[in-house]
Amino acid sequence: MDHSSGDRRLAGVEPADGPPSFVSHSRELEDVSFGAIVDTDAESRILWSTPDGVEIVGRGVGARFSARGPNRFDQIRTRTRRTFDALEHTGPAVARPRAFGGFAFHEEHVPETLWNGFDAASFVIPETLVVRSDDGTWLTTLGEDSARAQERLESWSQRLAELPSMKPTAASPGIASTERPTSRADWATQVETALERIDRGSLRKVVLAQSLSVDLEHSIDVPGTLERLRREYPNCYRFLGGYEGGGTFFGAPPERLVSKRGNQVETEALAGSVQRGDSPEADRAFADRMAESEKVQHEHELVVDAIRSQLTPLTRTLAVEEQTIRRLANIQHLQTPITGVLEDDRHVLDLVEALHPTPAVGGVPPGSAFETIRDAETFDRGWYAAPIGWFDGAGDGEFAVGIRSGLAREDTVTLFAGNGIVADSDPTDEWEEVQLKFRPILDELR
Ligand SMILES: C=C(O[C@H]1C=CC=C(C(=O)O)[C@@H]1O)C(=O)O
Repeated sequence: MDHSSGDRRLAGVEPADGPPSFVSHSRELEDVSFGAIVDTDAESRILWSTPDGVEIVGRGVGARFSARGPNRFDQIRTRTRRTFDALEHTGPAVARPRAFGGFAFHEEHVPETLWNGFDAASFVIPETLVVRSDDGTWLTTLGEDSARAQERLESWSQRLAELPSMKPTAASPGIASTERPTSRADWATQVETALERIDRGSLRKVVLAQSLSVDLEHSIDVPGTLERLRREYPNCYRFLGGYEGGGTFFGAPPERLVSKRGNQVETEALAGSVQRGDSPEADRAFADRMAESEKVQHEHELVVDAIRSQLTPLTRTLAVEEQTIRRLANIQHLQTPITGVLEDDRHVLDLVEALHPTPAVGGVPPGSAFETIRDAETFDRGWYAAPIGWFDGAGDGEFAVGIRSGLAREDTVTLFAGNGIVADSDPTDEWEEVQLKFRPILDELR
């Protein structure tokens, strides 16, 4: 069976003798409202923002790539490489064209019902891109030739100059009702199933997840929701990806899967959770209890070990740094930063493929964890807990883990959250932790 869904480019048909050639032009801008640029679901749109302050928005499709099946990483790598090789960029490196997108959690994912439009791998090189970083704010447009790229640059410059530089903050959509496909009783059964497998020795850890379907009173403004999330969760990633009138997947994940710049690699283990306290002392007491818990340390160490063993063959040096507490507005996590220097020239997708899924969202051993997830969970993970990010023509890029996320489709948002189950996990405690992880987005919908 041919699993590849192929490449698509709105602007033209790929010539028989190779990928179409592209030209991109860039121009520095005064500040613009990023929310206003992606304020439409009538066209493909992306938003990507990092904890260190880089913000990127994109509109339209210069080129699109999608793939399914076990070779999905390789297919995306090979096809985008051909397109990037045929792309001539006139402008500074900060404004270079990049491919944005992500992967489904499971390689055999089929984009249907809720996840219609979200393939097992799907990336877009946007036709129009705006990047804001320490190097200024830059507009980049793509065209089949220089004249077309320049024409787009002029028309977008004019459009952006006419937009208000601050978009008024959107009101919350309000919650009409919520529906849980996983009841407390279902959850207890799922956790017990995992615990039996752990007891028998076939499984050491599995992350089990739930979805929560939220019917809204009014239409959601996803960029506006992300803007409000930025205020509460400034040190998280923020992303949005939506395809022409379909659903929009968005979130504010605290977890970096991997970033690669030249031969430098940065990743982290983020696993183990506890609530925030209502005073600094209470906060510290919760964090201490988490850090001193053998169960949580075991859950966390399994993630560190898996990352170490996946990256060791690819790196010349790999440093596992000191464990810290990652404090977010409503939850605290154990975090271990991990940095490395690559042995050979690699594409960031090589690293994404090696790491996904870490046991922070999958489990140990991976085969048995996948089987448990399939047996136990009652919803389609789709792109939840999977790699989401960007890469450029040199193979540099950055990916977050698509957690603390939701899928907006018409007047419903489906939220996703999970928790690591190890020996000694208690179904009630695990349920409470999952509810904490729904909160960031849920609170912004109220
Ligand atoms: C799987 C999720 O969180 C992961 C990241 C941090 C802490 C986790 C935990 O304590 O289980 C999870 O591994 C989620 O937010 O849906």
